[in-house]
Amino acid sequence: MADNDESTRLVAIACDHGGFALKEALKVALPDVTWLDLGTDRAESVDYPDFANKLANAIKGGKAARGILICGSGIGISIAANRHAHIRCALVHDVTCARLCRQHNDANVLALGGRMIGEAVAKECVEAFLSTVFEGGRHQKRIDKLG
Ligand SMILES: O=C(CO)[C@H](O)[C@H](O)[C@H](O)COP(=O)(O)O
Repeated sequence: MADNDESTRLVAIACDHGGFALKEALKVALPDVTWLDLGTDRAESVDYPDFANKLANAIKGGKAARGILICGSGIGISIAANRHAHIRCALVHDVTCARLCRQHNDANVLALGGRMIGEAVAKECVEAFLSTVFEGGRHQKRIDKLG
């Protein structure tokens, strides 16, 4: 992974039961990332807002600068994360959007659908998310308008 400093290598990750298998697979597939795993730690049914909130609070508290959230589709957990003003969470299904959400949107959280994409694509998305730099300029002006 290019362009990583210590803060982008420490990544919070959380999921519901629909994202549990992919969370575990990503931790194995990306051993050079220091993972702050906030659960869930089993495949039994849980509620995605609890884990989105946990991750948002960890970022607010400075425990990690970036986060990965996974539920079945990625939809519920991204909605929950984006209710926090300090979170810009992007739900992506391909590496182009994973790159764009950093270049244009300075996303600090990536959401994935554990029932939507395979492990190889998810790994590529996470690598792009962690290694791509925000372009600033006209994009910063737009982010400032998000409030
Ligand atoms: O929020 C979601 C859908 O928009 C997530 O995919 C959840 O993981 C999903 O709703 C969980 O569904 P389940 O039937 O309770 O497993």
